[in-house]
Amino acid sequence: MDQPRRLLLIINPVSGVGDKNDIEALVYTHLEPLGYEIMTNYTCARGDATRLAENAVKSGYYGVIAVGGDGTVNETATALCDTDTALGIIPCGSGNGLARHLGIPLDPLAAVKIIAEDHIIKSDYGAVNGRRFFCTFGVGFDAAVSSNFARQHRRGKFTYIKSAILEYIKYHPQVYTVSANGQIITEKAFLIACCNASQYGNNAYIAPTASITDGLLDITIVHAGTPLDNAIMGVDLFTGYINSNTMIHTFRAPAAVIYRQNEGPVHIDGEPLNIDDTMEIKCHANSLKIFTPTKEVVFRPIITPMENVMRDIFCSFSRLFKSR
Ligand SMILES: Nc1ncnc2c1ncn2[C@@H]1O[C@H](COP(=O)(O)OP(=O)(O)OP(=O)(O)O)[C@@H](O)[C@H]1O
Repeated sequence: MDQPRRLLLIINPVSGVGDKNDIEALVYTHLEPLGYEIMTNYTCARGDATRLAENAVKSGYYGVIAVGGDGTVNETATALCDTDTALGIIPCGSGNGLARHLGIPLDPLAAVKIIAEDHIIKSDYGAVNGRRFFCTFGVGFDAAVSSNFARQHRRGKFTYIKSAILEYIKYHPQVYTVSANGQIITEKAFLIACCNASQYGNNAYIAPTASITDGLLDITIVHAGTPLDNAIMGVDLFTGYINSNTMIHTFRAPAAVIYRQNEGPVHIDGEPLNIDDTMEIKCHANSLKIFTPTKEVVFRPIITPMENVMRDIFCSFSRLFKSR
């Protein structure tokens, strides 16, 4: 007789600001009748999701579902690369960049239904000095914001806004050299983002047309500019027009090296850390199985961001009414 397909549910209780109490029940109610055998684990500390997902791979699990934000997704997916075990996402974080890119709804029930559809793609992932990223990796201002965010007591999108303002006031751009596609660029940059997916999270589209299945990373260099330049860029970031901003240089590459004068802060999928002055970046094509919606998201400036903001508002209201 066939063994039932097994799914591991990994819940990060501290991600985002929403309550995750009903998620376990939702998953059991909607996926057990489809023949899945489900196990649940809650993370207790950083790194737990990787360890739990590694054990699931060794035990031949069909899928591992990450309940959390991009940090939890990163830790889980890190263990699933180049294996047959697929990643499911129930977005419950502060930014949810990868889930938003893939069109996975923020409503937990709708996200569970996506997993139930069993539509799986093989996506690319990036690596910097051997550390994997699935959404974005960056140096400069975005790294400073993620480091500030990690020091805050509260999570959620409003804390990201607060961290961005606090870091902007004291931020000094640095000189970087980028080597990619046989070209070398040296300049003082506000930030450099290497993107597998299109956004940082919260509908901030740093690489609006990025694809996670093209075997390439979208590299966005934001030149250092005046506060007015940065304000215009902020608008373009949220409306999907950043590629036409004159303060941006963007290109696609399968690999790149970024050099800076000293070791220092970076972020990997929004999680801050310190790494070397030399950053070797590579795209690994078709290496991670992910449960995704059957219909692919095609990005349209203004329209896609507006649709997503409307969905966020609707989702926040429905959560508010459910919690009453
Ligand atoms: N029980 C726990 N206590 C403290 N930290 C934890 C625990 N479980 C996981 N973590 C860590 O929590 C961090 C934040 O998780 P996550 O990134 O999923 O949420 P978020 O930062 O709110 O969302 P996003 O990354 O989408 O902005 C991760 O670095 C993860 O390792």
